[in-house]
Order: sequence, then C-alpha cells, then structure tokens
Amino acid sequence: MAEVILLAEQASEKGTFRRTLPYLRPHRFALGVTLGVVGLCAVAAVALPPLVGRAVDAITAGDRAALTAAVVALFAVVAAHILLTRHSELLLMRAGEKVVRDLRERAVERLAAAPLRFLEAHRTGDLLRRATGEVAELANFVRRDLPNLVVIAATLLFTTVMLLVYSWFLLLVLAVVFVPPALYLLRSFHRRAEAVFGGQAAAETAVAATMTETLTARELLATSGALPGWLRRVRRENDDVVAATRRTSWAEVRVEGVSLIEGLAQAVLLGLGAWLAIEGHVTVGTVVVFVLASRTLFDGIGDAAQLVGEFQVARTGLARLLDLLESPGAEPAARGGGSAKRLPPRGELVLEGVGYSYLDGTEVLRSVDLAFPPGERVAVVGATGSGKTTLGKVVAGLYPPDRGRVTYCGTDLRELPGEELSRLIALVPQDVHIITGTIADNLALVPGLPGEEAVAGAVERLGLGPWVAGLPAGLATGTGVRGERLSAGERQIVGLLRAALIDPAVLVLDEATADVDPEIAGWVERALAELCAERTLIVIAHRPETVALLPRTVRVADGTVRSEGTAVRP
Ligand SMILES: Nc1ncnc2c1ncn2[C@@H]1O[C@H](COP(=O)(O)OP(=O)(O)OP(=O)(O)O)[C@@H](O)[C@H]1O
Repeated sequence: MAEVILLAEQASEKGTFRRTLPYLRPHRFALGVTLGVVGLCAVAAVALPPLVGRAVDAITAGDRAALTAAVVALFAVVAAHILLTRHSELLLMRAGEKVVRDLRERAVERLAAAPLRFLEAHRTGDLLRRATGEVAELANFVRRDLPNLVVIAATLLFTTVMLLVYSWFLLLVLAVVFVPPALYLLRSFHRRAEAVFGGQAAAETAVAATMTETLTARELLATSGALPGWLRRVRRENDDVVAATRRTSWAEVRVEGVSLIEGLAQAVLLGLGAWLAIEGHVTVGTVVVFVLASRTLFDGIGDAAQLVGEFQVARTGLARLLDLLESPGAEPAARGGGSAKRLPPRGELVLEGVGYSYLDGTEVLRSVDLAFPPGERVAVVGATGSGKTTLGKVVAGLYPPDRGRVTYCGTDLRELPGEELSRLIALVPQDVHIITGTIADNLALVPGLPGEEAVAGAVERLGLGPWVAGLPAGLATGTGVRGERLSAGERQIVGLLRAALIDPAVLVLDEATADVDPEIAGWVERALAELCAERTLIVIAHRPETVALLPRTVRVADGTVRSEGTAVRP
C-alpha cells in the first residue's frame, strides 16, 4: 500500500513561526508598513510618563514656560497616540485578514487536491475543523488579540529603554526584585500552556468529528439500536472538553498573580524614589516617571500573560492547519498545469500489472492486465467485495495504482494534468454526489460551465426529455439537502448527463446497487445506449439485464480479472 501520512491530532508546535513565514512573504510590504506604525504608536505611549515627569519638575521649579511646553507636548502626544493606536489596529487587522484569507483558500485547495487515500484515512470532522475552525480561531486572534499583542510588545521594549535612560538604579531594583517573579509566573504558565491548550483543541476536535459522524451516520444510528452507546461516547467526549477547559482556566487564573507583584513594585518605587528625591539623587519628576512607567510595564506584562493564552490557542490551531497545508500528494484530478499534452479524444485504455490495496498486506487488486480498445463496451462483474468499484476508480485515475500502471494512448494517467484526465475519463459512481440546489446546478458542475443550450442538447441526445418533463419543475427541480430527494437511479441519470456534457473518451459507470425502479432503470439504459456510441464504456454491472446488453464481460475475483466475452490482452 502506498504510504499515507496521517495528520497528528495534536500537532507539534515546533517551528510554527518559521513554517508560517512562506505564507507571510506575499504580504511583507503591508506587514512592514503596519509594524512601522505600531512602532510609532508604542513610542507615543512610552513618551507620556516622561512628559508628565517634566511637567512635575517644571511645577516644583516654578518654571512656567517649561510647564506650558510640557503640557502642549503632552496634548500632542496623547492625540497622536489615540490616532496611531486606531490606525495601527486597523492596519494590523487588514494585514492579518489578508494572511488568513490566503490560508483559508489554500486549505480548501489542499482538501480538494488531497488524494482519496488521505481523505479516507482521516475523520471528516478533523479535516473540516482544520480548514474552518482553526482558520476562524486564527482570524479571531488576528482581529482581536494580535494588534494588542504587538503594541504591548513594542511598548514593553521602549519603556525599558526609557527607564534605563532615567535612572539605571531604579530600573535595576525593578528588574532584579519584581520582574523575575512576574516572569517566573508567566514562564510556568507558558510551559503548561502547550499541553493544556493543545489538550483543549484535541478534545474539541474529537467532539466536532463525532458531531459530523452523528449526522452522516444518522440512518445507521436510528435503525441499528446503536444510539445509546453512541450518546454515551458523545457524553464522554463532551466531559473531556469540560475537563480540558477547566485546566486551561486554572492555568489562566494562576498567572494573575502578576497584579500582586505590580502593587508591591509601585509601593516600593514610591518609597525608594521619595527617599532618593529627598536626598537629591533624582528629581520628583523622575519618581513620577517611574511610578507611571512601572504601571505601563506591569500592565503590559499582565496583558501579555492574558494574550499568551489566546496566542497559544491560535498557535496550536495554526500548527494543525500548517500540517494540513503541508501534507504531501495531490489528486491527479486536482493537479493543475502539468504537461500541455493533448491526447486524442478516442483511444485505448490499458492496465498493466496493476496492484492496489487499501490496507497493508490485503491486496484488493493483484496484477491486473486489461485492455479496452476504443469504442469497446464491457460489463465488469464479480462477487460483492471482489474489487469491482476499486477497479473502476483505478481505471478513472482516482486511485493511482501501487504497482503497475494505467495508460491512455500509451500515457500513464499519473502524468496527465487534472483537466485533461477529467476530459478523457469520466466516472459515474454508484452513489453520485449531488450538491444541495437544483438539478441544473448539479449539471453545471463540469468543466467549462455549460449553458442552458448545451444542457438541453445533452438531455435531448440521451433521450431524457420525457424524464425531465416529468419532474415538478424540470431542470429547476430542487434536489434537497445533498440530493436526498433523488433516488439512486435518478442520481445516476444526473451523473450520465454530466458525462454527456464532458464527452469523455472512456465512461466508467458503477451501476447503482440500491433497488432502482424499472422506469428509472429504463431511462438509465436508454441514456447509456446513446452515450456508448463512439466511446469506451465500462459498466460495473450488478443487474443481469445490464450484463446482457454488453458484448464483453470481465469477471473480477481474487484480486485479478478474467475475460468472459473477448480475450484479455496484457
Ligand atoms: N475506502 C476503503 N478502505 C478500506 N477498504 C476498502 C475501501 N473501499 C473498499 N474496501 C475494501 O476493498 C474490497 C473491495 O471493495 P469494492 O468496493 O471494490 O468491491 P465491489 O466488488 O465493488 O463490491 P460491491 O459489489 O459490494 O460494490 C472490499 O473488501 C472492501 O471492504
């Protein structure tokens, strides 16, 4: 089996910032300007205490001119600070939103391009949470907390430099006696934060994934009697979320000890500063600067502590999102670009020594050699679980084989760009995926967005006019949520119409196994008869009537194939 790299529920946060850099690079200009404005904003905030200090010194010296200058400067700096704060927040938000929008787009592109194997190996809820929940949390962080965090970091840095200039001694007291315990509290919080916040994200993901499965497996749960057991599981996972949230709250509460240290520091600075001022070592203004600035300092440390929690949540989510974005492999159908090679619209499809397994050691297909000359019509038959559907998906290029190769006109399907592959080979699966909307919306889901005329032409060609006329609103008939108003047979008719719009060289139809009523089966047969003209038709047949319609039969058994109509060519 080809290796599938599983995404860890709790992603490693090592190097998250470095991994984010490539996604920031396209926005470096906007981010640079933003950081410049943030820096100015922090300078304005830091300039306030010295101006108050200067005003106090001017009052004690009875210097009117100096007092007026200090007050005017104070007004100007306050006004500049207000304007710059608003502006920097807006700029930060805008730059952050651009980055988040890019990440969101990339996540959707990544999921659309992910190999089937990768998608099947993960719970849908987990992938959805990475692409939606984690991105939403990141967007919240960017809108709400990132502006504060950046302004606080810049303010802390500039305040420290400013205090050093005013009195190295008082700064030393502050730095040696009070900052270490505050930092110790923060560090111990930080150390616990990764585990507790990561645990909370993992517990929430488990609940989200189970919620999704509750909806997708609703019929099974309603009919199998498994509901009570399932609800017990939901309750257990829900309890895990509560316990994880309690741990994160407790970690946040402990860090609030920083406020206590702040009160003590201010009292000591006031007492020590007053003594130094009386002794004539510093001015009264310097003491005022220290008391005010130490408040800015501790407020900054306290706010940063609160925000570190949010930052941690965002970092955890970002790491999980980056894991998804960096997961290897892309589905051929979603590959863009590639070779510009256009293959002939009709040609031979060949399987050479094809092997495929979902699980290690259990090969569903073993060394399959098959050739489908252009225009051939083949029924693929075999017991339930023998591998017919798997063969269909390998033939359509959805599962690249683990061994051997599938070629069209001699070219390996793996080498074809996505668009070319979907133009050449169309697969109509057993249960055609229908999006919520109208039948017309569903028919539009083919390359080139066909107009009404093209759709009407396809309906006409496949002889489905009377079927469409019998629908309540023709092609504008609603399909219900994910097509629940359409029967399995009707879904296949939609699939065949899509195939007619694509006009592929090879059409693979995995016949619906659910009971298809005879009228719908009649429409499907008629449509197939029209579609098979001039193209290769491979039908994974479940009904004897279908097998009887097709000149060649291929039987799948024990992971290999045997031809019962015409010879199998290696
Ligand atoms: N996504 C999957 N992951 C793991 N095993 C799978 C997966 N899909 C199919 N299988 C297994 O592969 C084997 C072949 O399945 P496949 O659906 O190809 O058989 P089939 O002949 O089409 O069956 P049916 O006639 O019931 O549709 C089965 O044992 C099945 O359990």
